[in-house]
Amino acid sequence: MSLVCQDLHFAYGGNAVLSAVDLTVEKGAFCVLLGRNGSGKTTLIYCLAGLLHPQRGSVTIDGLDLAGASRTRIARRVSLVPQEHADIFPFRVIDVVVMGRTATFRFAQRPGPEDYAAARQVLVDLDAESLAERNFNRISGGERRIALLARAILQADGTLLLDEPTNHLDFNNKYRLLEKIKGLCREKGTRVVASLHDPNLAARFADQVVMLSGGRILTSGDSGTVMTETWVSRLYQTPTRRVETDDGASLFVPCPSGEEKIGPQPEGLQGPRWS
Ligand SMILES: Nc1ncnc2c1ncn2[C@@H]1O[C@H](COP(=O)(O)OP(=O)(O)OP(=O)(O)O)[C@@H](O)[C@H]1O
Repeated sequence: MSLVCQDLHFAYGGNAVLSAVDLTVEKGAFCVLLGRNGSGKTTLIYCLAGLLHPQRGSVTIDGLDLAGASRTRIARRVSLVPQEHADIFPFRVIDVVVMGRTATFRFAQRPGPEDYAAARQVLVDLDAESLAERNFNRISGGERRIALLARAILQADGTLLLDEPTNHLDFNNKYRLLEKIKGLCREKGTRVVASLHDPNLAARFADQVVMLSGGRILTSGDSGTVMTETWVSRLYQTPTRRVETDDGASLFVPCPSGEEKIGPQPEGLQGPRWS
């Protein structure tokens, strides 16, 4: 059972943003998308969610071809936590979380006690039960990320698509959240595709890394193979050193004096539109 994206091409109007993207993510894998601003991470995530329709190529999730599948069928397989969200929920957090269930309800069906119990359990699992009765519009940006993650888990824990899930989270909570997400992969077999801006978080948590540059795959593979000084330097076009810590972890550190470490981008790739 896999998520398979084959030869995906996507353009906004005439502006090509993704080109020839191939990707396979198995159940239980944590796949991280890395890339500079504007490299196409969000666009790819929206194509994987069936919210944007590629002009060429296909996305299938556990055998379901997203082209032509109904929103309800897709919503049972895959849920998305977007990068940004508007203040549109004058509700308690528990009501926001339970909306995950209603994504697959029949017309006019309302959530019952068992749906609320399931929603509360997801909050408990994320150590966020204390948020349940709070007004969604009066909690912090980081707390909202947790609430929206809970809603996505309740909707479909088969495949989670997370666009910069660590946005708004403090130093410690980034690690806590990614530990929780990794736990979902290991314990429930959840498949996760997440975009991140920090290569150190990718190196620490990802099973699989996809580096996007100018809408194409620069390189992809097991985290241990891809997360090297050479690839990180090339991706961000910044000389980067890998430093080993005393406890055996490694950290990528930008070292702008070592120009010679940057390899060229492959032919045909463009950098981001700005920067
Ligand atoms: N709705 C849109 N219409 C036209 N162009 C768009 C639209 N959304 C994004 N783009 C362009 O598509 C390209 C890829 O954007 P995308 O948001 O997918 O990149 P990203 O890697 O997620 O960026 P970031 O890391 O800054 O969030 C950018 O050049 C962006 O300007």
